[in-house]
Amino acid sequence: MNAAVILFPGSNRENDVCRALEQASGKAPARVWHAEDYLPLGTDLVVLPGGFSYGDYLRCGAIAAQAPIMKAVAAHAARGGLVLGICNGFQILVESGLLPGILMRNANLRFLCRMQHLKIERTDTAFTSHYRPGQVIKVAIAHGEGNYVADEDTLARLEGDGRVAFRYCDAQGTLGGAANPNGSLHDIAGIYSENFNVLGLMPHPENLIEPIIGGTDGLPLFLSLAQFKKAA
Ligand SMILES: NC(=O)CC[C@H](N)C(=O)O
Repeated sequence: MNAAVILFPGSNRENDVCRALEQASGKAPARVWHAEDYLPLGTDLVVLPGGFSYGDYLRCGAIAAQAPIMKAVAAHAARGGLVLGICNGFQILVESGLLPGILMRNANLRFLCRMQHLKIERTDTAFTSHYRPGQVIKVAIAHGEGNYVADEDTLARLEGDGRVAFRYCDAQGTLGGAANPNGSLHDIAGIYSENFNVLGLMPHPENLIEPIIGGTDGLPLFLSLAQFKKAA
């Protein structure tokens, strides 16, 4: 798998995600500066990493969405290429219109940095084939604007099409209440595009790939991507 990780001024999880990708696939990703306007030839997967692109000015991800490389990322997505946006990367995906909805300030207006349980909604996608259906995993969250909001029609479409990828839950898999850290509608922690080739999520699976740093529940996501074979 050929992955390309996009670097914006203020990205800060690029090394983490490069390491996770290399551990899962045996191949180091290319690193592509945001001012470029093309992706390396043969790119299978584009990753928008977490961080504070452009200092989170205007709204998180709003300025990065206008970067020259995002036209190439949109073209890659339109061709059916895989795109993964983690945290700030998810914010960039919604700001650039590659995913619907918006990420608002957390309901308690605080930056949240802690472990969080998630429920895997489906395992028949390029991103989740190495999980079990309904599996509850524990990963890290670290964000100030992770409160997913969309209008009723959009939410109904996401739910109807099975495009909710992950929901916040507690250790038992129960949704709602205190298990939802940021106020996201429908407990949404991540969503897919219409063709399931673009995934945006607020939590950080790239930080849970080794037991010594708290667990390995993030690794199956990168193994799924590394072993994904596109249907001809
Ligand atoms: N870890 C991140 O990517 C943080 C995203 C963004 N800067 C926020 O605070 O919401």
